[in-house]
Amino acid sequence: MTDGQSETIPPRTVRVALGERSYDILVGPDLLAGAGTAIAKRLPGIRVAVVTDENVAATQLPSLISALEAAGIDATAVTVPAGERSKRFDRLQAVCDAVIAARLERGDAVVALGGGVVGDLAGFAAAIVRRGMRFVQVPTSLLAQVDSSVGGKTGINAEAGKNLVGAFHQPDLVLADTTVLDTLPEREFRAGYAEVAKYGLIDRPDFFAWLEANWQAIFAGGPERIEAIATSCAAKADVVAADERESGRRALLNLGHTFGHALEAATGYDGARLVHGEAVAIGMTLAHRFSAKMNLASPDDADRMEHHLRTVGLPTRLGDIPGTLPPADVLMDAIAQDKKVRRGALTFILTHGIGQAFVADDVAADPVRRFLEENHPS
Ligand SMILES: NC(=O)c1ccc[n+]([C@@H]2O[C@H](COP(=O)([O-])OP(=O)(O)OC[C@H]3O[C@@H](n4cnc5c(N)ncnc54)[C@H](O)[C@@H]3O)[C@@H](O)[C@H]2O)c1
Ligand SMILES: O=C(O)C(=O)C[C@@H](O)[C@H](O)[C@H](O)COP(=O)(O)O
Ligand SMILES: [Zn+2]
Repeated sequence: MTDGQSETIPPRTVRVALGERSYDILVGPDLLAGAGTAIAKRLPGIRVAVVTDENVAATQLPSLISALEAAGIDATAVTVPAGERSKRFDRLQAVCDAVIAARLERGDAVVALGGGVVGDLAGFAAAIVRRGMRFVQVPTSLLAQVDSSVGGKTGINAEAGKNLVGAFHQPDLVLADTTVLDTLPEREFRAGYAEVAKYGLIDRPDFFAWLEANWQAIFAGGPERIEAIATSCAAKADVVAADERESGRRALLNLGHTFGHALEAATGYDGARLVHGEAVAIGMTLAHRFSAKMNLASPDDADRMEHHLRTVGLPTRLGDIPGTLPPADVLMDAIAQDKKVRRGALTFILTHGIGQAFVADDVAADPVRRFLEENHPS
């Protein structure tokens, strides 16, 4: 603070380098107030539909609408119920119908204001209405700021599995306003932290060690929070720029997800029992334990990462999920629907240790089934 005026912290900019589809991710406090100007600068003359959920509509939507109006951008709001179960066909249809009813053109934009659910749903609508509209992500959960708003994966769930229907559709801009995280429930912040830790576990061991030392400051909202978000975005931007459509290295971002997605499907996408970040925390721990069991990594690394995730309050075991889990065979059915399956063979992201994840093609199903049976709570 100087002379009674509040200090303005300039946003950090992370570029996602994808040729003509390149875009910036802006990370910093109080970005919502300038969102209209930032959007108008990149997409002059557009009209928008702001897709959000009922929680975010109550806390953040009025600020965004005011900012858009101040920049002369005509905006229609579309609100869906909060939670994973909004990633389904009838909600997608409602969003598409609302965008069409507002007579938005192909050159206009869908703006996703919310967590990963809103981002994935609204992004898919932007990908398919008029065969592809402009798209802006305004992520409001930690998970969305560090992961789902970046990289262009959009989609909805099927009963048989997560994100089984979707499209790659990159945003034109990502505005990650770190101030909006002040209204995010603690459980959701923790869940998002699992995806932050993921980047360290994949290939940034120094970042993982930094997280072990700084997680409390990140949770408390100090400058370390912005640092963690910007580092996560930079890590994801690197991978996406190298392999936009997941023909190789991008699969590393799926660490913990083969198990995690199966658990989300097996619990009926019931957020009261399990949200995505929690499923990823359990899935990453299982991936480390399975790697140790296959003699690919030391069990000490699995102990270390599990200790950290438990310290921040995340679940790490199948038995941590409330209610009854279906048997291992049913979990294996969901795993068989994973999008990384090639000619029937399973692909897992396994590890040689902290920061040494790798893509393991052709993983035999039987050892995975036995491992799930051994770790099953019943
Ligand atoms: N496309 C990708 O690359 C990608 C990456 C990771 C995850 N995902 C997807 O993202 C989804 C999970 O995202 P999520 O964890 O953000 O869940 P979410 O979108 O359900 O948001 C979590 C909860 O927090 C609330 N919320 C969000 N921001 C808030 C705020 N600022 N204040 C108050 N409440 C707020 C929401 O209403 C919701 O209840 C999953 O569907 C997952 O599959 C996609
Ligand atoms: O961006 C990616 O690539 C990821 O894998 C990020 C994941 O955190 C995210 O949950 C993603 O939606 C999973 O993708 P999917 O292709 O397995 O559905
Ligand atoms: Zn994820």
